[in-house]
Formats: sequence, C-alpha cells, structure tokens
Amino acid sequence: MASLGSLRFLLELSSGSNSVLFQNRAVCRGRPSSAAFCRASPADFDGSARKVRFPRVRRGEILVGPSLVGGEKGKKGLHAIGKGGSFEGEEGGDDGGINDGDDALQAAVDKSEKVRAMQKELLQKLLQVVERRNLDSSLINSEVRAEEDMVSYAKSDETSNLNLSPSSGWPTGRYKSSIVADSFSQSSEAMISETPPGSANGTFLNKEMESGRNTQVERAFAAGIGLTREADPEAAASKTASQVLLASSETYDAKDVILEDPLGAKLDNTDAEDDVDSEEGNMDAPPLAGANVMNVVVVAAECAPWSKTGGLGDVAGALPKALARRGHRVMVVAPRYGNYAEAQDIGVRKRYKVNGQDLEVIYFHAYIDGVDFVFIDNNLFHHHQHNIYGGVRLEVLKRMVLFCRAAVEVPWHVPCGGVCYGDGNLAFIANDWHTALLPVYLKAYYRDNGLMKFARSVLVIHNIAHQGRGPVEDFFHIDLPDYYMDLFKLHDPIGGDHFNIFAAGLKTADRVVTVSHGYAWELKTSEGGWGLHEIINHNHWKFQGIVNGIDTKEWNPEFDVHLKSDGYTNYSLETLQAGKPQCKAALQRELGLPVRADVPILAFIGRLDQQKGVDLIAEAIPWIVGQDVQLVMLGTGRPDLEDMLRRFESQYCDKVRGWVGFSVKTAHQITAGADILLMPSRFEPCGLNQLYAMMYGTIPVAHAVGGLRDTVIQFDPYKESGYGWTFDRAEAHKLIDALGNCLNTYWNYKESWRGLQTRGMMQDLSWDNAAQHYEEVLVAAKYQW
Ligand SMILES: Nc1ncnc2c1ncn2[C@@H]1O[C@H](COP(=O)(O)OP(=O)(O)O[C@H]2O[C@H](CO)[C@@H](O)[C@H](O)[C@H]2O)[C@@H](O)[C@H]1O
Repeated sequence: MASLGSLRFLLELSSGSNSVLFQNRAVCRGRPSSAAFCRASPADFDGSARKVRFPRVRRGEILVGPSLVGGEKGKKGLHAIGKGGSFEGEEGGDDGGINDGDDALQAAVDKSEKVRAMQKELLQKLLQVVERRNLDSSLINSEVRAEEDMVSYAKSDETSNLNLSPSSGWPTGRYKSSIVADSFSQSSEAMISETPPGSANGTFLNKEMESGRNTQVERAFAAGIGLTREADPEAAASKTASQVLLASSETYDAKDVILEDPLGAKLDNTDAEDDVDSEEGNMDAPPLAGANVMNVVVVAAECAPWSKTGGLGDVAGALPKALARRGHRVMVVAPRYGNYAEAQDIGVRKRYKVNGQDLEVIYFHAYIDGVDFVFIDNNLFHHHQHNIYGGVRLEVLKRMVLFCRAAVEVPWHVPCGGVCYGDGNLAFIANDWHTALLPVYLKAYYRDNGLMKFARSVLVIHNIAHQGRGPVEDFFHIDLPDYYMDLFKLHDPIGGDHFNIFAAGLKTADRVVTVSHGYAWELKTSEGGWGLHEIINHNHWKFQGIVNGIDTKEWNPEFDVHLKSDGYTNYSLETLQAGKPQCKAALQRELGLPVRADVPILAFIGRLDQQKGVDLIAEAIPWIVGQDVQLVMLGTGRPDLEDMLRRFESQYCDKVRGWVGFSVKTAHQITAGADILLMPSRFEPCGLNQLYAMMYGTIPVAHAVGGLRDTVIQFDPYKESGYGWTFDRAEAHKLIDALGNCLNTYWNYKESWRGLQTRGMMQDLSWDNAAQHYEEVLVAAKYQW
C-alpha cells in the first residue's frame, strides 16, 4: 500500500503525460479500446466477461495507444512494464511490480518531465517550419490544437481526461496521426520501457536537436500528426508499436532523442528546407476531423453495390467513404446475401441465440476506398439478395435480430487490417427500423452491464413509413429482458397496443438523424410522423436533419461506367451540349422510341408505391401524352402499379416506355438520356434521384416535400435562379402546371434551360458536407452521458 500511495503522490506531482497515460488506462478499463495499439487479440475476449486478459509485454516493448487497465490497479500493471516485468492486465493484483521503491518512481517521473519538455520543443520547431512553408491554415490549426491538447492534458485532472485524450480519439488503424498523438501522450511509457536507443524495430536515426538541423524531427512529427495515410493497413498496424518517439532512458538529452521515420524512409541529415521539400509528396492533409476522429460502424440491411433496394443502399455505400475521407476509421456492417467477390472469410465464427435457436455467423471482410466492409453470413440471409425485406414477418424479424446481435459485437471480434476496432471512442450508425434494435441491444446487453461504456449509437431515419411493427407478442422473439417491453409498446389508434421496433430505437439511440431538414420538420407532425411523432417530439433535443449527399464517383456523367457502351457517352459541363444529346439518342434507340433530339424525354425512376406518387403520373397521363414528349418509367413494386406501367407502354407505344424491373445500369442511362425527371412523391425523406438528375443536367419537377423541398429550388425566370420546378400539393393538376411551365422553358427559353442545367451540375452534392454534419452528431453522442 505504501508503494501505491507513493505512486499516486508522484503522479499528481508529475501532472503531465504520466497522468494522461494512466487516465487513458482508466478509460479503457477492462476492455481494449479502439486500438491498433491494444494488442489484445479477439481471442483475449470472452465477449461477456468484464475481465480481459492482456498480452504480455516484453521488456523494452512500448505499449502505446489507448491503454487497457483501469484505476490504481492499472497503474501497478504499468509500472511493472517499466521494470521489465510482464503484466496481466486483469483488474489488479498486488504483485504488479510496485515494490521497487519510491526512488525509482521519482526517477521515472523526472524523466517523464524531461521528455515532455522535449516534446514541446520539438512541436515548437515543427510549427516554425510549417509557418515557414506557408502551409495552409487548417494544417497550422491542427498542429496548434495538438499542442493545446498536450498542454491541457498536463493540466487536467484524471476524470476530465477520461474520454478526451487524443489517443482515445485518434483512429487506430490506418492513420499515422494516431501514432503521434500517442507518442505525445504516451511518452512516459516509452521512457518507462527503458528501450535503449536503436535497440528495437530496426532503423532509428540519431537526431541532434541542438544543431538546428531538425528536419527529421519535424518530418517525423508532421507525419505522425496525420500528414500521411498508410496505404497498407497491415503495415500500419504492425508499425504502430515502433513508430514512437523513443528517448534514452539514461539522459534524455535532446541530442539523444531517437526517431524512427514514420514514413519508413531513411532519414539523413541534410539541409532542413531540402529535406522537408523532398517529403512534400508524402505530406497529405491532416485528417479533416482533427481531434474528433472516431471509430465509426455503419450498420445497414443493404449496402450498394452489393445489395440495394433503394436509397438506403446508396447511403450505406457512400456516407462511410466520406467519413473515412475526414479521417475517421470507418466500417460498414451488412448482411451477406450472396457471394461477394471482394470479401474474404476472415475465419472468425461466433454463435448467437435467436429466439432459442443457436445460430453461427461467419464474418467476411473487404477494405475498399478507405472503408472496412464487414459482411455477416448466415443461412438466414442467403437467397434474399433480391428480396431483402421479403418473407413472413417473423422471419424478417429473426434476420434483423441476428444481424443486429452480431453487428454490435463486430468491433470486438472482427480484426480489420489485423486489428479490431474495440469499443472505445466508438459510434454505431444504425439505419431505419431494420437496425433500430442495435441501440437497444447496445444498451441492454452491454452498457447496462458496464460493457461498451464508451460506445454510442446514432439512429438514422430514412423512411418512417416502415417501422418494424407487429403484435405485442413479437417482443418475445427479440431476446430482451421483460422490463424492456415498454420501450417497444406503442398505442395505435387503429390497431391498439402493438410492438414497434423503430419506437424503441428512437428512444434508446444517443442521437437521431433524418435525411433532410424538411423531413425532420414533417416527422414532428401527426401527418408526417406516422404515429412516432410524439416520440420524436419528446426526443427533439437529440434529433436533427442532415441532407443526404451523393456518391460523386458513382453518379458522375464524366466517369459513369454505364455510359461507356451502347452508344452512350460520358460528358461534363463542358461537353454537355454534345454528350447529353448523344445519351438521349442512345436511350431512344435502346427503348425503341423515335430518335428525335427536339422531343423532351420525361423520366420516372423509383419504387412503385404510394410514396413515390406514381399514381399522380397515371392521372396526368392523358395530358402528358397530348404533348410532344416521350415518357420513360423504370420501377418495381406494387403489382397493380407494375401492370399500369405495362399498360401505358402498350397504349402509347410511340411515346411511353414502362420498364418493370430493377436495373442500376438502366437507371444511370435514363438519368443521362432524359431531359426532365418527375418526382411527384407524396412524401420524400430526402430523395436521391433528383440529386443524381441535377448532376447529369436533367431538370427535376418535384412535389415540394421533405428533402425535395430542401434540394429542388424553384426556377425563377426573373433572377435566372433555381434548379427545377416544384408544386405544393400532391395532386395531378399541380404536377401538370409545374410540368407545363417546365416544358415551356425547354421549348422556348433555351438559354434559361442551359442555365438550369449549368447551375444544377455545378452544385457540390457530394457527401463531404453531410459527413461533416454527421461528425458533429457523432461527437455530440460521444460526450453524451
Ligand atoms: N427500378 C429501379 N432500378 C434501378 N434503380 C432503382 C430502381 N428504383 C429505385 N432505384 C434506385 O434506388 C434509389 C432510390 O433512392 P431514393 O432516395 O429515391 O428512394 P428510397 O425511397 O428507396 O429511399 C429512402 O432513403 C433514401 C436515403 O436516405 C431517401 O433519400 C429517400 O427519400 C427515402 O425514401 C436510387 O438510387 C434509384 O436510382
């Protein structure tokens, strides 16, 4: 006990990186956090126990990153490393190596102080170089933040540091930013490890700080602060332990500082300026998210291009990439409905009991465009590739239960790039009712039991019309304690009490997002909330709208792979006047319509149901076919509406084509070849097709509702502003009015038409903007208790 007391006292004295180090350990108490650094393998978990076995750490090995042991007992374990002992990071034990006396501890703390001072000096020098090179202000800001962070750690007390350290905040896989953050905050660990210069991990180079030839240090720090992105995740994971600022355990003189080049390149002592410049090619921007970098797991029942029935698939395929571009470590978890060539079986098997049945899941993994895609495999998902939500209600429910149960543990069990995400600094993004069980499971199985304490959940509403409803008895199929039933119970004016998964998810998630501002407003009304408006109003403090973006790689006329054949062509704003007519002619040819440049093609793409207002088009058909236009409709859905499409085609075969089917290629080609896109949706949470249309110089005519109101700004002929035409009620004559004005402009005001196309195509509709807003939500969730 005496040693413990001394340790505490010395820690307070040190008030610097030591305390940070220990506090970080407290954060991750009993469970590895997000880390490439936490070397606990999946096998070190039993998945349910709070106690975690930690890998033995050899003398001289540097344990960096969010650390593993909590409280006083963790401190003991840490000290044991310093003394070359191995440590089992269980919840303590009194034999953690603390009997070596106060002197050793004092020496350790002194050394730590020196290291910290040295680090500040290094950072200072880095900043000077950055300024000298007139790097952009964002870079400078991030460096300053890094410095502020460092200083604030030194000042802050143990509690306030718990969840705020950059080492818990940096991504742990592929960004070297994590390395520097940890080399800052964990330097005392390096010191305690007493690694002799050059003794570990290959190439270290001496750096003479006092000589002023500090380029290598600057470069190493710059790289570590996040200027480089590791191309090879495996390499990144294996490098992390060694890419640490090492200091001589004996003197800690600046001249004894040893650096390993985080870029893996050999550093030589050449002129500072030259040296920096030579690295320029390797210096990417720092992570846009800065200190907000998190581990993010997007969980969705569909994910394009592997599985897609509509807009949710597009969002799950694209938003994660935008979050990854901001520097987050991002994973998508989706069911494995079929054989996906890119995804490999990673050999992890887990079993879950679903409604009494023991089911095994297999995890498949692919790393694409900076995102980890994890597919959960089980027989239940097979053969649903084209019928994702199909089947008997209880079968669908069972699939979603299994999916959510397995998804919530993916960060524990599935090594991505060799390293699990862990549950520290982690946020799940669940989508629609299919995964609304995830926030509930996260709470019921884990957080209520002291597990995943730092994991948060955000639930995104893409469409409130589908809620996962059933009789109250359905509750007994979802494997939750009885006292959770009230979360799911909802009174319906028609059906009375019923079971409602969306309701439970909305109540339980830490934050709720929907996909536009307009829809966020509508959801609070009795008309737009579909029975859930009261819950949404009650939780308005955690609810907001973020307008969807689009995947500008997938949906870009300049690069669209579906425009490379069959007479179509890629085009840009510059080549619009030639490219679009060529696509139009190709479409007309393909569909067997008269090939005429002067006839406008109207298009509809979407699910054939009440939501999309396809029946309004049906009502307007007599007027439409009375004009000199062509109409192309693509969709699947309600059988009666599918029949209607076929009927229109046969009735008006010189003007109308009704394509019943789901074809991504055709959707792209219609978007490119058409002049006008009809979106008479009765409600539309966001709508993606109008965004795609605008990117392709196709003008939307839309019911001003939900996200359509947010994104389709009405054309103003006086100001020559706006992107299309809108109408204010879902009625056929309103559609006809708006379409009439649109056609008039198409035929008679060519300049205005070109202006509409140009403005539409020049918009930034990418996910980057939305991703930034999602990030704010994630951060808000992270600090919410
Ligand atoms: N027959 C077919 N063949 C090929 N492709 C087809 C197709 N039918 C539809 N698609 C494609 O599916 C997607 C549909 O996206 P939407 O956003 O319009 O609708 P959805 O209602 O499914 O999504 C819900 O979620 C999204 C995402 O949040 C919200 O934008 C939307 O308002 C909400 O209703 C588009 O990519 C479209 O091209």
